[in-house]
Amino acid sequence: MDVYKIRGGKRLSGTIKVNGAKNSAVALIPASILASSPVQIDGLPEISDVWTLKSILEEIGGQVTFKDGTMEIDPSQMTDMPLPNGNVKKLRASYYMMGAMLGRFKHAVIGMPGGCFLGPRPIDQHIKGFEALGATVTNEHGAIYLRADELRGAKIYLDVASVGATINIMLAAVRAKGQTVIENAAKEPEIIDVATLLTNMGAKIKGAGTSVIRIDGVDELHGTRHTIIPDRIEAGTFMIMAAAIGDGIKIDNVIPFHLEALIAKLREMGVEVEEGEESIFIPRAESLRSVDVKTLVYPGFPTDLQQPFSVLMTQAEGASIVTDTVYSARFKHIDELRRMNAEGRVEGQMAVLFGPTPLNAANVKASDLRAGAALVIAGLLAEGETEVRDIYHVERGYSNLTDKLQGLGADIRKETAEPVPGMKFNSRNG
Ligand SMILES: CC(=O)N[C@H]1[C@@H](OP(=O)(O)OP(=O)(O)OC[C@H]2O[C@@H](n3ccc(=O)[nH]c3=O)[C@H](O)[C@@H]2O)O[C@H](CO)[C@@H](O)[C@@H]1O
Ligand SMILES: C=C(OP(=O)(O)O)C(=O)O
Repeated sequence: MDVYKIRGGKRLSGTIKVNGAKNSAVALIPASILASSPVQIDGLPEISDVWTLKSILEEIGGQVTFKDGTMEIDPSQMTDMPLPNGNVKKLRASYYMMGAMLGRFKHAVIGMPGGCFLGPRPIDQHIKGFEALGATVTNEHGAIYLRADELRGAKIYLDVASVGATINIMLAAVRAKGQTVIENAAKEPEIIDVATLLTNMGAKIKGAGTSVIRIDGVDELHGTRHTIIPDRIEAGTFMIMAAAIGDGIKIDNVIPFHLEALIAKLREMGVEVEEGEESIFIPRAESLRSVDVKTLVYPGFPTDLQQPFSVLMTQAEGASIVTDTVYSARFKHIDELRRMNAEGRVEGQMAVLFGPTPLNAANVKASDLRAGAALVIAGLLAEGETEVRDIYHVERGYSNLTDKLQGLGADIRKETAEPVPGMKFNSRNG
């Protein structure tokens, strides 16, 4: 079982480059199923979620190569092979196989998705959308069966502005007869990225990035070449790290506009943020003021940055409150931070943190992807050697993390550790 060993307490400086966005990648790859000829996607991150999706496409007959961030997918021989178990359980975004396969084959069997456990993560809005398009959807022994004689455009109001449901409905609706209107659609940049790929494949989509998306179905979609957007969550993680322990860090391959909420909060804390066209520079921050943060759907403060940001709160003067309105149980990292001397407590969907508190090295465990990222930042701050376990969560979303951080002068390495007696490792299905 791999772990990160981090010797913290050392200021970091230099330039760090952000990869393509995980949450785009995991939708763009399934979207290729809808094409009749090869699709090439450039700039993909080499993360485990991407490798898993490559295997899933191969399971259904796709010819896929992935090298140096470029994936070439020939979907012409794909079939509607059922996927009730196996790889689909390893990541959340396998739910996009539902929309994409329904769009192409009018039939799909997909096991319930995995991904980080952050509280209940139902997919009722995805199913409501598929049903509105004319599909019959049943849950049999933990696998979702979808079938339609024909998909017909429909008006679909989402009860929650769900990223996954918005993209999934879009994937099916591009091949439906007539017009689909998604109301209360999510507005995340990754949705625009997927709509751009689909449009270049021949789809007719208007309004992606706003709360009303209109899709006119077409009979066929063709291959294309697409470059993915930068990962705003990876960029945000590095910005938080720069504010916590940086001595001048430049983050390259960023769209600053995608990070407005984080930039505003960092400035409120007293951190200088210098925005370039495609980069952000954060000089050394001397003292931090406490702030309160509430996570919201885009363009609000992203829930995926809440956990890394809470580490910064331990370094700010006074009490900071972070409220996660998106997930009911995204605070498992707080207990681990407390092992490292952080002062704070969780009250329902809210955590209160007090600072500034020097963090101590400890053996800690990543309960999920961003909890792992938070613990890496905490490890970089703490004096002594921190060991972060269950890092397979982190590798779902961050590529070459140790190399990138070493490039800034961090003392971090990946090692294979012996299991600690009495310490239970999670299954890889998280
Ligand atoms: C692969 C991917 O892109 N993952 C991101 C995506 O997850 P994901 O697409 O799963 O997140 P959603 O936007 O769907 O979920 C947001 C909220 O809506 C609820 N909900 C969602 C769907 C549904 O049918 N019913 C329902 O009640 C969820 O439980 C959650 O409380 O957006 C989240 C919110 O920005 C991010 O944390 C994840 O990193
Ligand atoms: C929650 C996340 O991912 P997923 O939806 O893939 O579990 C995340 O990226 O922080």
